[in-house]
Amino acid sequence: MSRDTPLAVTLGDPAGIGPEIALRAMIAKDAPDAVLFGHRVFAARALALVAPDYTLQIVNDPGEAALSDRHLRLVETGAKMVAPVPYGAVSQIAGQAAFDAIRAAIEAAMSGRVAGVVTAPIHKEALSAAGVPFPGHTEMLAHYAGGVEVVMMLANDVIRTVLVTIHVALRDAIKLADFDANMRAIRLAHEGCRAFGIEAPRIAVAGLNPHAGESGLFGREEIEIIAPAIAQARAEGMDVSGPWPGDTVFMQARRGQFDVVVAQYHDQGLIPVKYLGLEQGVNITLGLPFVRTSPDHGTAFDIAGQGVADPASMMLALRHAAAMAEAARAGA
Ligand SMILES: NC(=O)c1ccc[n+]([C@@H]2O[C@H](COP(=O)([O-])OP(=O)(O)OC[C@H]3O[C@@H](n4cnc5c(N)ncnc54)[C@H](O)[C@@H]3O)[C@@H](O)[C@H]2O)c1
Ligand SMILES: N[C@H](C(=O)O)[C@H](O)COP(=O)(O)O
Repeated sequence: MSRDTPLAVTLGDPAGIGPEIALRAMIAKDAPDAVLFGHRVFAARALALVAPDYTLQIVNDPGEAALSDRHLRLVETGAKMVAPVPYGAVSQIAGQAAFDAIRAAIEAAMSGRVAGVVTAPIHKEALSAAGVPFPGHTEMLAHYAGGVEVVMMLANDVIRTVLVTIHVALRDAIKLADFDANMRAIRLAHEGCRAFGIEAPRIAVAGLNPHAGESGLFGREEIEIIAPAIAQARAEGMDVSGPWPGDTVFMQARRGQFDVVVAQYHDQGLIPVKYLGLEQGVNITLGLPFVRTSPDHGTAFDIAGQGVADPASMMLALRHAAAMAEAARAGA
């Protein structure tokens, strides 16, 4: 892959804010070179909304040069004809269009035709309505990248968190946060932080129960599952501590005590990151054979199509992807 290989940006769910923030991020000053993947109709609708002075340039090969600095290259995905998709509503067509773009971008990344994939938000109910058997990007990416082990990291300038379990019912998360899942999250958090230039990452592992179980008074997962995983990781040479109470571990990380917090379930890890401001966070999939980032927010159906969505997190996702792709090239 050469220095000039562009990133792929997927349009996201066309009923949401994905297309408009994707385009805004791509045309922002000093934006990394990127090619859009998605349906022509939805790309054109977003262009008319946020960048009417730009023209779509349909390309077969993402490496094709843009005709001018007012052309946005689009790799067309999905069926030629689609029914209209209103903003702000779950639809099977929107879910299918979102899926088609992601699938094509993954293929392009796997064959080295793009330097990485930056995904605009999708709606999980729409994906499901389209019969897509994955709850989110992360699971889809892991599958089409060959069944590799991945974890979700969310990061801003203040804290990083890696999740042991993601898109499952809380009841199931408690069962799924087992020894192996903790080991996977700790190992990939370690490798991911090292790839970001942190030589010996200080990893904190959050407990599952209130006050990390209070020595078994409020649950035994810390004693029977999490502490043994921490001991194993330490034996493998990683700087890992815990289980820390989930209600204070992010405050400690914010003070600089840890480089990354491993959280047992989705909201334990994502509330602290998103609370600091959606515009500051980036979602990064660790463990893939290529770079993938995304904004830290969803489809925002309540404001879609109004042209008011903040593209800041999408812009950060693009910049992070470019920096990670460059670091991977330099280290290769
Ligand atoms: N990267 C992704 O694909 C991704 C990430 C998170 C959520 N989702 C999905 O998105 C859908 C909607 O999720 P939700 O409603 O829980 O969260 P959401 O992030 O879409 O919206 C939460 C609130 O934040 C606001 N908001 C979000 N992004 C904004 C932006 N860029 N500018 C201004 N305001 C913004 C919304 O208007 C809303 O009030 C769900 O299906 C969810 O699973 C997808
Ligand atoms: N859990 C993520 C969040 O709340 O920001 C979001 O659902 C996106 O997940 P994927 O990247 O797997 O689609």
